[in-house]
Amino acid sequence: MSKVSVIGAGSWGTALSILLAKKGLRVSIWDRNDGLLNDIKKARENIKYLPGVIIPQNVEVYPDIIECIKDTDLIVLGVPSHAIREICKNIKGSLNDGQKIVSIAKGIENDTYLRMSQVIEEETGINDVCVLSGPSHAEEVSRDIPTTVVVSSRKRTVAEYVQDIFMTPKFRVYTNPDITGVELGGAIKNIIALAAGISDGLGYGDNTKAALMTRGLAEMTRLGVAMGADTFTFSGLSGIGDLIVTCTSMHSRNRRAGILIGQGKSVNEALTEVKMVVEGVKTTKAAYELSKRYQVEMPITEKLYEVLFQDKNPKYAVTELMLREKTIELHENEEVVTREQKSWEL
Ligand SMILES: NC(=O)c1ccc[n+]([C@@H]2O[C@H](COP(=O)([O-])OP(=O)(O)OC[C@H]3O[C@@H](n4cnc5c(N)ncnc54)[C@H](O)[C@@H]3O)[C@@H](O)[C@H]2O)c1
Ligand SMILES: O=P(O)(O)OC[C@H](O)CO
Repeated sequence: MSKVSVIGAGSWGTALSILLAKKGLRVSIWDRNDGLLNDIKKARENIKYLPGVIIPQNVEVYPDIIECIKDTDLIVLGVPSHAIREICKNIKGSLNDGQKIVSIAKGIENDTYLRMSQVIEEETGINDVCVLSGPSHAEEVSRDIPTTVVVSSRKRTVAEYVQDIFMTPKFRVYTNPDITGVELGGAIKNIIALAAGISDGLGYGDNTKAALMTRGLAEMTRLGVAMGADTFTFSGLSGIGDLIVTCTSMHSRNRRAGILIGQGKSVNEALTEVKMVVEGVKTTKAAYELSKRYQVEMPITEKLYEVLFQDKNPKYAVTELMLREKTIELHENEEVVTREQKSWEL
């Protein structure tokens, strides 16, 4: 039976520890916050991040990260993306031969623009890192609510190994070889979820949100394809699937932060109020800069960047989006444009 270590006892790390422990796996968990570990050990509950959910006895807490990963088959990295590099630096000298790593963080490293699997590979030298992504709020997974996700790795055997480890009757895991697309979808949907939350906070309706989600998917796909991803991945769980859940769920930290900003709070006030990690803020900066580098049109991302980092009034941002130069719907796809031009009645 595999032994799994989980690095980061936030909402998602804890929810997946519970899932694995309920399957009968031995799970070791570490966090930099000793208070969280004490709560898990003594109360069998993560009171800060996942209150009300019992944590099985076979989740063992480790205040020492090296002891936590020792003799485990799989390491799940559950810290926010800005902390992944630092964690890898700490553990790289203590990895066992054959130990696998799965990243569950959804972000792009600011400054380097690397995806999380690339950061992990760069730091540890492991070349078959796996990622797990898809529409999966910790609050629901930890309560056995049916959920589907996707795992990806350069190596099919590793993706299938991780698929087997996580699969349960309530947690269905698909594989997808397009690691670039899976990671970019998971990261960029947070930008659109922030925008969807802002729209809700401004009092706009379902029409506006549907527009943001649809045009947001176009932006995500455009940048992803320019960076080497497969278009079809964005129609899957880690693309549109995660976009839907994050833009519509009250569990979403990104959407909740957006609602507060739309209601007039500053970005810092919104982040303080949400308390948990809101990955979309840093990802907006990275994606905005990437859109310039790859010369990809990302108007929603650009307006959100101006709201978050240049103090633009969110209402003006929406007006500016609505007043952009008129165009045809699928203008980015040359094949579709040619077909459309032929199909108009003259
Ligand atoms: N919460 C979810 O439902 C969910 C689902 C899928 C993916 N994710 C992704 O998982 C990652 C973690 O999110 P979360 O919701 O569990 O976050 P969280 O805010 O609930 O918890 C973050 C955890 O990371 C730790 N941490 C923060 N900064 C750190 C640092 N610099 N070094 C070491 N540890 C640090 C904190 O102590 C805390 O335990 C994010 O990338 C998020 O997008 C979350
Ligand atoms: O709560 P959010 O907005 O960080 O989203 C969490 C997950 O990515 C949803 O799949």
